[in-house]
Amino acid sequence: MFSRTLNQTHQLSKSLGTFVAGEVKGVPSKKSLVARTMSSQATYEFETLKVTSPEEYVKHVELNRPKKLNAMNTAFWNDMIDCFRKLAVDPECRVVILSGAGRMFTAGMDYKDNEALRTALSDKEVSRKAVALNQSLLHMQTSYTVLETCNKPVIAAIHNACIGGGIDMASATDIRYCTSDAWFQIKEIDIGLAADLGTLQRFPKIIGNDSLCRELVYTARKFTPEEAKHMGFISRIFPDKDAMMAASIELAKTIASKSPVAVQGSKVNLVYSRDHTVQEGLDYMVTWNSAMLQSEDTAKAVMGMMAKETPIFSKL
Ligand SMILES: CCC/C=C/C=C/C(=O)SCCNC(=O)CCNC(=O)[C@H](O)C(C)(C)COP(=O)(O)OP(=O)(O)OC[C@H]1O[C@@H](n2cnc3c(N)ncnc32)[C@H](O)[C@@H]1OP(=O)(O)O
Repeated sequence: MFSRTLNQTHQLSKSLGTFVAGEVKGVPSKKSLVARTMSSQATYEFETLKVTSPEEYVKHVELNRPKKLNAMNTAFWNDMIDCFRKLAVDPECRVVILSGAGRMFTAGMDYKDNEALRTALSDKEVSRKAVALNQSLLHMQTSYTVLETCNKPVIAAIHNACIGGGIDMASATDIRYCTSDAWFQIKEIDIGLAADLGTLQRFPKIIGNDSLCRELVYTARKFTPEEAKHMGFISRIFPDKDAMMAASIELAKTIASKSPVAVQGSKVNLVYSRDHTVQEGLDYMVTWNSAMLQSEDTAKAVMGMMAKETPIFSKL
């Protein structure tokens, strides 16, 4: 497979031209890149989220209601959908870091400010309540599913509390880091409901331990960073938030330096394969790469490797 790729690369390199100073001819000119950058600059202004760009191609989305411990309120559900749908199509974004401002990552669903739920449950006939609740819950689920349908990898950087909706949300991200003072709680049982925003669907597949998952869901007991790491929910623990954010940015920079075609294709196929049989996943992969193996990124990556130079990939 590798030698076939090299042969194809050789053919491609002929048509693409010679490898010049770490770049390949055929890359859009500086002028056209500037034009594209100007036209693709998205605005990210939200009531409950703060969006910054700590590095090229890296976006940092901060849950930004620190006084309310980033509890998820009416505006939050809309903001998440708007924000991640923009990030999904923004060529300036290749990877996202998701963290919380202030004392804690998140205290979960806002008990006081959730307009759609309040209206849905207000005085009306029972089937009308059910329809309204159905719509609200679907909307809330979408607020986390956008983390998955956005093809750019999302790194959750979790400090202190990650409660209820926080677990739903983190379970829809790609990579999770946390601080040593983090604590986790699938809290919904304690407020008389079955978790309904993705924890029961995604969390068990992440940790791969059905017995432990049920224990945590049925008891709502808090679990520690060490336990979270041992079960595979968290990949790294840091002594404090600064160290975690620095490592998250380094990780994001590394991912952003890779071919966006390859990274985003990998995410799409990992998510697809999680939800399908091995054969269905393999079939989908073949279809995907029948298009994507023709990418200039494949030629650039292989040529860069052979020339011991770092390839620079065009915006996607
Ligand atoms: C049904 C629809 C689907 C959605 C499902 C989602 C479910 C869930 O998320 S279940 C989990 C819900 N969250 C909780 O039960 C946590 C509640 N909060 C706490 O237990 C404590 O606040 C906490 C242990 C996190 C921190 O305690 P601490 O003493 O350090 O701070 P507080 O003084 O309690 O809080 C500071 C201010 O934040 C406000 N706040 C905290 N959590 C919430 C919340 N969930 N909703 C709304 N507001 C919250 C708290 O009221 C304080 O504000 P203020 O009084 O204005 O100072």
